Amino acid sequence: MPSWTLHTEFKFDAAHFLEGYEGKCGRMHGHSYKVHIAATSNQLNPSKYLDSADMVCDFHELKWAAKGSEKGGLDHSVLNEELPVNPTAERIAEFIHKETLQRIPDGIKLNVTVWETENSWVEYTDEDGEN
Ligand SMILES: Nc1nc2c(c(=O)[nH]1)N=C([C@H](O)[C@H](O)COP(=O)(O)OP(=O)(O)OP(=O)(O)O)CN2
Ligand SMILES: [Zn+2]
Repeated sequence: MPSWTLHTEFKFDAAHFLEGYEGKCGRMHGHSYKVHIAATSNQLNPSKYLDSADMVCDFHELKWAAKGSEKGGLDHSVLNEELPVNPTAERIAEFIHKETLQRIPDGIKLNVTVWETENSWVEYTDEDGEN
């Protein structure tokens, strides 16, 4: 069976604090987050701007979180106000995964990596998470 995997990276700047964290991360502070998304599919699809079935999905659909919060993204947001859970890197990756699945065609498997700092990152996937 054929398989295509798209890879894209983007950044966004955001503030957060970890609710209940007994240490400096419990205070409001900011990060320049880097995100890598891998999107794998066994078929190609049309998209908003391309009628023919020649893309896994549009790269732009994977990069929604890089937009400002006024446009539905996470850039220059306070993550505690955007996520329904404590905004750890783990939860941010899970949130981006879930939100991205809602923006792309069915049958695409996502792997989301979020760097909170240059040296600390998390990878998230969900075996049952294809839409
Ligand atoms: N598993 C997790 N651990 C921590 C998270 C997290 O999301 N998941 N988050 C934090 C804080 O948000 C903190 O800002 C992370 O920064 P840190 O790795 O401490 O980076 P620093 O640059 O501040 O590193 P120092 O070594 O402290 O200088 C904490 N843990
Ligand atoms: Zn932090």
